[in-house]
Amino acid sequence: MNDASKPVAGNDLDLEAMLAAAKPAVAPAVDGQRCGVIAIVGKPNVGKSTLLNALVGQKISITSRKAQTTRHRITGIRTLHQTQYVFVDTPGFQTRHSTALNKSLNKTVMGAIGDVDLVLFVVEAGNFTLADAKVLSLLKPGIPALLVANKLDTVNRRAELAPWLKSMQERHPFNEFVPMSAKNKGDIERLFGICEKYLPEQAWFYAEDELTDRSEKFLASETVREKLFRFTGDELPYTSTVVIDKFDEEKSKNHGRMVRISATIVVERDGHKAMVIGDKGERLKRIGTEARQELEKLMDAKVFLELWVKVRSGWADDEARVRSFGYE
Ligand SMILES: Nc1nc2c(ncn2[C@@H]2O[C@H](COP(=O)(O)OP(=O)(O)OP(=O)(O)O)[C@@H](O)[C@H]2O)c(=O)[nH]1
Repeated sequence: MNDASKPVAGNDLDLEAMLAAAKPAVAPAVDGQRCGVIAIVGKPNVGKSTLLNALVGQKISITSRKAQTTRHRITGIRTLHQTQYVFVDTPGFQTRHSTALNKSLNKTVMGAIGDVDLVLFVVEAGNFTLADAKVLSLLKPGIPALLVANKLDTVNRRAELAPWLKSMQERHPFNEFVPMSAKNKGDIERLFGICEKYLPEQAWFYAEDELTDRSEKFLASETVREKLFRFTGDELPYTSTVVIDKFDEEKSKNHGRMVRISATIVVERDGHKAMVIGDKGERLKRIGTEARQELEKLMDAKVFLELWVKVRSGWADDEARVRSFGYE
């Protein structure tokens, strides 16, 4: 059980010593570029999107308290010194409902884990549930995996983490344990250092200043979706989605770059439509205003955003519709 190839963990494990041991790796040779793909996996709500955004240094993936906000495989890129880190974010592995939407989401998780250099398996520090176990069972043998024990800031009694880490070591041959908080800058820097040594020496895949391979159109739909969930709280089911109908760029004398976006919020029931629109259209207006302001910053352009709400009952159960909304 406790052979030498396994990470150091046990009852005598001192968390602070372990944190110190996980210091950034020695930088690679000056002439040697490194580049590799890192998958971030875990059940819904453990903090994958928060982690990705912190690693990339800019908001790429949307976050909210609602489980399964992330629906797409999102690539975030960060180039530091000689190393380029290409991150893929995956939707939380959904096991409770088995709709066409969930099947598509689960397929994305599988695709993301298959062909990567390193897996960050994210859990909440001190927790391990059946849902975590299901995601863990998807990890392919032979691909290095780090246990990211996130939300460390919420753990009051850190000493109790040692036996938990030991039990995690028995569940999977993790290469390293990284207890951390995705909201802590120092922890993020430390994580870069840890990841670096698992990436092969090879030429970068992307330009040094690229942050994502996602289009602005995609970022527009994600931004609207984030505001939608933020302003409807827990009332709106996660099956609601946003489709961009029009994305036109124009040059304007007064504003420089100008983008006209028309988007439809697709919900499943009339009651949800009323919820999104709100009293006298107030809520929809707020969603639109906040999304527009954020997109203007993100795209460095004047943005005109038009929002519609449509009811398409049962869309999440209909495979053809799921595909037509852009989920593979
Ligand atoms: N206290 C604390 N909260 C965190 C930390 N990381 C993430 N969170 C919070 O946890 C919640 C879920 O975070 P997300 O990043 O959306 O989680 P996710 O795993 O991407 O969720 P899905 O998209 O549903 O798969 C948010 O409210 C975050 O602010 C952390 O290190 N500490």
